Amino acid sequence: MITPLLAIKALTSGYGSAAVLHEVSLNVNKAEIVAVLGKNGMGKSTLLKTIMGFVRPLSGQITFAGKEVTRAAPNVMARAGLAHAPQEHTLFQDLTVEDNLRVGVISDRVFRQRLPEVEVVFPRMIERLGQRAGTLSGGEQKMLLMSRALIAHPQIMLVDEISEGLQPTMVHRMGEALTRARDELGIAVLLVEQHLDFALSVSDRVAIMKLGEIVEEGASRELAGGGRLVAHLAV
Ligand SMILES: Nc1ncnc2c1ncn2[C@@H]1O[C@H](COP(=O)(O)OP(=O)(O)OP(=O)(O)O)[C@@H](O)[C@H]1O
Repeated sequence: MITPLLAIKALTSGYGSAAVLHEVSLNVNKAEIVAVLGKNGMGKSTLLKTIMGFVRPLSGQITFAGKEVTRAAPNVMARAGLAHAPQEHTLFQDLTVEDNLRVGVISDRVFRQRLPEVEVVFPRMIERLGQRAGTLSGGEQKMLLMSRALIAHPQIMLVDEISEGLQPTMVHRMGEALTRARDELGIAVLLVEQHLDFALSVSDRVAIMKLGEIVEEGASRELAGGGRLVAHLAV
């Protein structure tokens, strides 16, 4: 049996004593893209924030690369090889693309070493190094958020609703970028999404989250086209 890169077991988490996630179990393997689909407020962002250490779990276990990391702080998780591309806009709008990327690395040498990895996934970002982040389009800003996660040289990226608010051509490009990260750099991706078609087209496996629980999980290829997923996500 393959040991998963990220293993989440019976994770219960929330804010204060109020649980938002209830006994969530989910694995992500090396170089695999897993999508968690759910409507607004179902707990998707809370899942990523709990894995990354921003929200403390109430119970359950998180293992990464064979080590238990359940209550590790975000900086420890980042050093271990996890990178988070959050839904919130956390770019420095007045800084250039290059300076936003430099925030993610410890030295000029490491920046130069890792820039080619960003280029593999987002060649457009390299053309825009001198541009102020605030003047990029919405889609380009999301590319920069993901590039900042990539320059940390992660083993896994936790990606929060990257397709939100983007035009179909940009959504398609994001999908291509994620699969390049997987296929050419060997990076695993755990993405949370509301966009069913995008999630199915880009992921190897998909899980449906409803009110903080995983209610369905399977290979994206097998679940695509079935009406069950649509029913789960219906308003
Ligand atoms: N900092 C917080 N304090 C208290 N409750 C919170 C906090 N952040 C989120 N919640 C609550 O947790 C629940 C799940 O929110 P979460 O952001 O994880 O959902 P989501 O599935 O990512 O939805 P969305 O796509 O709308 O962000 C919601 O009821 C939300 O109000």
